[in-house]
Amino acid sequence: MDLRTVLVVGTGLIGTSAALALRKRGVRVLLADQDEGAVRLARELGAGEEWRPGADAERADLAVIAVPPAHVATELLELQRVGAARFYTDVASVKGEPIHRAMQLGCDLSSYVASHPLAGREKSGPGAARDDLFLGRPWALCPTEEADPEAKAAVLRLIELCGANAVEVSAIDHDRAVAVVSHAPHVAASAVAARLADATDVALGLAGQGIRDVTRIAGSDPGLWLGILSGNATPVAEVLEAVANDLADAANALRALADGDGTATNEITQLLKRGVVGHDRIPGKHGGPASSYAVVQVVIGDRPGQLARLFQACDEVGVNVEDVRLEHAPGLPLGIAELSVEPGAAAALTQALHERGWQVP
Ligand SMILES: NC(=O)C1=CN([C@@H]2O[C@H](COP(=O)(O)OP(=O)(O)OC[C@H]3O[C@@H](n4cnc5c(N)ncnc54)[C@H](O)[C@@H]3O)[C@@H](O)[C@H]2O)C=CC1
Ligand SMILES: O=C(O)C(=O)Cc1ccc(O)cc1
Repeated sequence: MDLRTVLVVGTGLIGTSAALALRKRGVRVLLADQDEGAVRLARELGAGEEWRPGADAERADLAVIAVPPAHVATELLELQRVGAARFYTDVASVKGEPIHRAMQLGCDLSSYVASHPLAGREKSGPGAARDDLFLGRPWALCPTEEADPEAKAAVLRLIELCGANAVEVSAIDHDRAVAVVSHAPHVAASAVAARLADATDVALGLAGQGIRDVTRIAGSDPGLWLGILSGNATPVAEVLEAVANDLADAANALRALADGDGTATNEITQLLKRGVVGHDRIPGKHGGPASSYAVVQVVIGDRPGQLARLFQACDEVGVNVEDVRLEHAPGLPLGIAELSVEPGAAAALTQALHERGWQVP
């Protein structure tokens, strides 16, 4: 199905990212938001033109509703009332509640297929948008029985144009799944980050990459997340209860260890090992099987252009860098770049970088 014109309602992080990706593929994009400033910024970023309901005679092929979960159904109703598009989708992080609300409000369910890109950032608003945000990421779609196959085809085309991988799933399965892989982890990250609110300056000065990794998503907009968690409350509570049990068991075992009960190490080891198993099950890039890369560490000076030079060197040697992580040495004008590469390429890369004068510890 061809998408010539797409209307994006809600030009924040997700709406503007989708709009930028569509513009790159030559799709005409119309932009709307209750916040005029958000539309203006999205337009200035090249995400499309402002939607002028009534004045735009042309009906969009698809409307993408990218507003907080609690507002999806009312927006859908209003857009359908004015006949804004042939087909409709939303991108909210929960699916059961918006679909249920749309039914209650009497929305037309034949032209609507709910969806959810599993990609985002801890920043909100159009200024944080990226045209490559969805590249290689899963994008769930949850057609109801009433959905017109053409509506589903339109949403599949949107997902394809954004470079994401479509995953069809029922709304109930989706909500249970994202409780495990997104919503409960978000609350856990917030709980860990909350420990830092009154941590000493000494503790914060010793913060390394681990705490940054574990808490990155805790920097997200609390208002948006309250809406997401409220919309998926029971599944998220179930996962959090299981996590809380593991944490309580670990704390009890450590207390016992401190009191001289050496057998308590078993309990802790079991949790750490279960953690390794769970971590290794996370699929690799593009939804492929989990893959273990070798990590090559390179010392880089904190000067402009260093990373570009390093990537250039990798390119010359013909080694594909699968991932990169930067570790800054506190108080020093240098850092460590950790390059993840195929295990077979690590030794040759290390030697080639040495020969080119890089410090590879
Ligand atoms: N933040 C993330 O990483 C992800 C968010 N989502 C979902 O995408 C949706 C949008 O989230 P973000 O783009 O992150 O939020 P955002 O805060 O960056 O943007 C939301 C935009 O919606 C506008 N808005 C709110 N109510 C509106 C209404 N009734 N009509 C028109 N515009 C309205 C706001 O003015 C704002 O510009 C949410 O449903 C969220 O659950 C999905 C995947 C990832
Ligand atoms: O920041 C990240 O890495 C995320 O994974 C963000 C995210 C937030 C909400 C979603 O519904 C999906 C993805």
